[in-house]
Amino acid sequence: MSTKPVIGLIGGSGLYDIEGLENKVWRKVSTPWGEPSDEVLLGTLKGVDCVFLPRHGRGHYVSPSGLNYRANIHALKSLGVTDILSLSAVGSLKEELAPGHFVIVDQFIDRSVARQSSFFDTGCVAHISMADPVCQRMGDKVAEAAQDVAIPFTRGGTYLMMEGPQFSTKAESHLYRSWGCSVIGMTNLPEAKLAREAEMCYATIAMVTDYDCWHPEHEHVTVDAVIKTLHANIANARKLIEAVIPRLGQPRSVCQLGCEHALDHALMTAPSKRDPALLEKLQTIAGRVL
Ligand SMILES: CSC[C@H]1O[C@H](OP(=O)(O)O)[C@H](O)[C@@H]1O
Ligand SMILES: Nc1ncnc2[nH]cnc12
Repeated sequence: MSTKPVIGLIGGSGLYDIEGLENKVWRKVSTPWGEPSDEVLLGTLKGVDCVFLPRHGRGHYVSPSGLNYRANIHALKSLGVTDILSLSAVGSLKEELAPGHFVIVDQFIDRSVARQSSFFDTGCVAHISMADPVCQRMGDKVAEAAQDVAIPFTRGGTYLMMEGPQFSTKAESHLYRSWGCSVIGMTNLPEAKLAREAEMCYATIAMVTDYDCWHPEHEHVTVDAVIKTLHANIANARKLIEAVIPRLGQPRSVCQLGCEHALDHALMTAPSKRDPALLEKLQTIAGRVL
């Protein structure tokens, strides 16, 4: 059976609107997990239904640790989103990933300490696989599109997920380099986990803005430095979005990588031990298997 995908776009630092969307309308969405970062922007791009959410809200007022990741992902799921594309500013942990370079991330390491990154809890316990945390099918489409619009990119790389909001110390930055990480940011892993629990495909486009603080020949990262590179990155992100949406929006069968069946063997709690109040909250996310 083939379905028509609905594309969710989560815009990070510097990306608060999608100008090219047609029939745009901002809509408030409520969720059982609280309020999302902002209203969502509904519209179509080249005939493909899209839902855009500015991760930090318009005006960038929600901090990485203060983000309600569950509400954000629930809001997209409740609007029928099947594929989420995240666009994020990141620091580079490798010489060859210079500011302006895009990385189609394929792994994460979690150094965050204070994120609510599961819909499940006592009363309905579930364990999903995060071995392959992003959707490679989406990654393929992003890579094709990036090639088409001539954006310098690398396929694959590990995103070090830090807590923040302060940037890293030099010792931390060198440690993450010694672990082989490619880029560093403060937001994407909770989204990848929650999207997987919600059985949605998810991919990250990490847009390098700086060399963090490890590089002897570059200034240590500051917001000022990030913003300087951000403008060029956002212009490229807009080109990439226009090129990738028609590819992602093609009718397709269920994702062969299993993203859309992640809950098939995940639930542990016996039906008689499940908490009715939690089950109610989980209907939109996990109703398929409850
Ligand atoms: C403005 S620099 C730090 C900030 O930028 C990144 O945000 P996002 O992932 O939403 O683009 C990073 O994760 C930090 O939140
Ligand atoms: N160096 C860095 N560390 C964490 N998040 C970032 N976002 C952009 N640059 C960053």
